[in-house]
Amino acid sequence: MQKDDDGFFNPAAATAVPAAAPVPVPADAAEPAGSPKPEQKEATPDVEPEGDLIKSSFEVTVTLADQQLDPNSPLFSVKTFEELGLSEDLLKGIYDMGFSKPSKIQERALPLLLSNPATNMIGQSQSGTGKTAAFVLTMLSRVDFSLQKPQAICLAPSRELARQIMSVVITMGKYTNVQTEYAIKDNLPRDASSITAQIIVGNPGTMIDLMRRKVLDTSKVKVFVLDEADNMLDQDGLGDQTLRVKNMLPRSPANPVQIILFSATFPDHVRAFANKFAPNANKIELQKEELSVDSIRQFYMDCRDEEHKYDILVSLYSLLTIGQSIIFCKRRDTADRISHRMTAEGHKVASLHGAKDANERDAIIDRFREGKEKVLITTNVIARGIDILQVNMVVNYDLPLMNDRGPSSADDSRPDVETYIHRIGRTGRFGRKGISINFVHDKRTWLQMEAIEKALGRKIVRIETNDLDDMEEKMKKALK
Ligand SMILES: Nc1ncnc2c1ncn2[C@@H]1O[C@H](COP(=O)(O)OP(=O)(O)OP(=O)(O)O)[C@@H](O)[C@H]1O
Repeated sequence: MQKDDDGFFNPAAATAVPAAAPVPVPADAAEPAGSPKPEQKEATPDVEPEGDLIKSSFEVTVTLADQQLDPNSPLFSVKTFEELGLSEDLLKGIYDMGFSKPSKIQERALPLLLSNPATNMIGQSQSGTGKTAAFVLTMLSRVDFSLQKPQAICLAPSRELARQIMSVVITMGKYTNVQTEYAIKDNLPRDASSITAQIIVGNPGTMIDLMRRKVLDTSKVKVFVLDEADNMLDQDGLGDQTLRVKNMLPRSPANPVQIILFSATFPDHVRAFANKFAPNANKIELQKEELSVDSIRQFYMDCRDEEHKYDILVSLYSLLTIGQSIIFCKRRDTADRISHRMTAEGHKVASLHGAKDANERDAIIDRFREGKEKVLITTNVIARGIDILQVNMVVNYDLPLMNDRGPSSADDSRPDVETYIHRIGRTGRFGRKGISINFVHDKRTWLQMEAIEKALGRKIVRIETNDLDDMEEKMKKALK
């Protein structure tokens, strides 16, 4: 069974947010034993205050695989895309996307990703800060366009995210001759005999299938990217499949495949596996208190019971449609039920989850992306990675819990802090403002929310449920 769907099956402990720098990175068996690695901190603005982007800053810790090098050397940070030595075709693609200068993660990661010999990377940066462009540019710049063979493979946990990444590959590479292919369910190449495309993006189950059937020849693969890497390496779920994909890649000690792991979250215990999976990697890590972006204002509403949650959601409708919003539920049937009920009451909403068939899923997310739907009711299936700039509100109708992750966490009702970070990160993209609202309806859910608040070290502010004007005022102020 392909598990890359609603549940993220991540075995992280609820309170396990990544270790705060500057605690030394845990030593790992796959790395040479010895002295701790040099670490340097720095804090510079990530996003220039231009247009509707607001200024934000966060700290990262850079740890270079080569311990002799100084991570603060100007060699390892660029202020312009030109300095990276990219081809004209790629620069044109970048500027066409409206990127005038690299974001903080791009500034720090790209020189390391593009240097030769290719070095592995474990990169962490908050939601919406531009990780995709960093790994897509790496894939595009390492591919030999004259060779009609798969050379870069990128895995993501959901179909929707794989499609989004592909659209970045195609847009950024539009002045090159890059050829691409999907490895997502029900989207297999029509001529399924052999893939000649250079960049393949997809989900692990389908990727394994293509490799096993030798439709995808891996002999020339030189870059292997995991987006949402902590999720992809989860030992209980996708980790198994991801490892199988890795084991089918070439293993030439002289010419190792560059392994690139990116996520906004790397819980401690996943970090250990990540270090083995991508040995001797350059690392970019976030501070614990910097896991969620400042520009997302977090609220909660105290509902009386489950039914009251529904009433409150309906009363929020006009606010939900100011921009676009995503409502996260625990279960697929809750998402469907709310959506049917609201539709029957004359509201326009759509629902998306992993039980819908591939074509329907594609159509729903495309309509939402185009702004044809303003309210999307969904599950964890799109908690990660989805980038829709107009989304200015996220509602946690049900808080994410560890037991949503799958059978192995069935009895674990602690909050799933990582999934919470990813869910609220669907708003507040690239410095924009956003709001998240958590519905709590009893002591248990209130305590779960309080645990999230503690883990993130950010205040979650109460909004009265019986004062719609106050609610509207607070929300509009937060979005200003
Ligand atoms: N240098 C840049 N200049 C302007 N916009 C950028 C730049 N880099 C990325 N963006 C935009 O920022 C948005 C967020 O980028 P992206 O989706 O890569 O975030 P992310 O870090 O992968 O987030 P997540 O952790 O949620 O997956 C995108 O709309 C992207 O086009």
